[in-house]
Amino acid sequence: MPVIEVNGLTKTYGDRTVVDGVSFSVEEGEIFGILGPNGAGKTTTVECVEGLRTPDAGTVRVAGLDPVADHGRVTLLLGAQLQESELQAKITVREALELYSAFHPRPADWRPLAERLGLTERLGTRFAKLSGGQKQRLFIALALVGDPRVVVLDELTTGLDPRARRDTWQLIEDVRDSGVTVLLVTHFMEEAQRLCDRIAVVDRGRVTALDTPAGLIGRAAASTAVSFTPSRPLDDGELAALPGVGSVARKGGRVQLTGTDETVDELLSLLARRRVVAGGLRVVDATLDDAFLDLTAPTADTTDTTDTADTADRKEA
Ligand SMILES: Nc1ncnc2c1ncn2[C@@H]1O[C@H](COP(=O)(O)OP(=O)(O)OP(=O)(O)O)[C@@H](O)[C@H]1O
Repeated sequence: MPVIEVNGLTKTYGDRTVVDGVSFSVEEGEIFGILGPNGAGKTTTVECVEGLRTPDAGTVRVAGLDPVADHGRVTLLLGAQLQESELQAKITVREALELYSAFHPRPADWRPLAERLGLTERLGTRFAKLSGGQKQRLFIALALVGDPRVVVLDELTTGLDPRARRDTWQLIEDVRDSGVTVLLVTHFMEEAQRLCDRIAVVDRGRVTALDTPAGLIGRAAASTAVSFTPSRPLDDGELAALPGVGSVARKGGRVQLTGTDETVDELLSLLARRRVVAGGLRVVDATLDDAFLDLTAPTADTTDTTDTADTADRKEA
């Protein structure tokens, strides 16, 4: 049975539908990513999974429970790191970890967690005195301190320096290896590619693709780009007729062509048959960035809207 099941989830603010029939399910032990441009509805979706927002239509289940109706039970098995969190300015790191541990019947030992997140030196520091990255790491620790079955991380590495980001990725992999299911909202392609078993690409409130990172890259309109300077004239028509070819262009005497792995194979045999030497041959694989751009609309909705009364249904974290 999937740990998280979202079916036809719809959420409207005023007359704007920001989540529009989103469906996905997350299997036990998976790192499942939600990737999409600003304003795509990612946070709203995960807040419905956390029971912080009430869906207008559709169903959400976490371990078979309704996150709104069974909020108390869901909070015991789901740890959440929210995108914009605050704590009392004067609370110390140690006090926050102890306080959050006390909310749970069987908390994890927070000391090794604090150690892994590089917070041991900061246990006596007040929240207001922490740097952005330290606050972020504290929130990750607080999401994990209840020893949850599922953890929801919303932009967990935003604001972290490259080393802290890599350490955090390792931590998330360790968390998954210990059996915890991870639902991850991210903007970072590298993060999604490195961590996620599967990714739902969300654009304008809808899931536009759901696949493994490799599967998404394979869907990019042209998964490979090739460029070279031919030693003798080559007919563009012949290049355009290669199987799987996406585009053919010329720039400063160089041929630039996009296509699939098969296009590259066939191009190489064509060049051999025509006895053409491909000077400065470069073959570049598509990345998750290319797939992302193919799978999302060119102009993402970044419009800021005034908060509606709906904010009232966002419970205190
Ligand atoms: N309480 C609210 N009242 C009105 N509109 C809202 C409210 N919360 C979010 N929105 C709007 O809903 C849309 C989706 O927001 P959401 O935060 O879910 O997107 P997102 O994909 O997480 O974006 P980002 O990547 O920028 O965090 C945005 O246009 C946002 O302005």
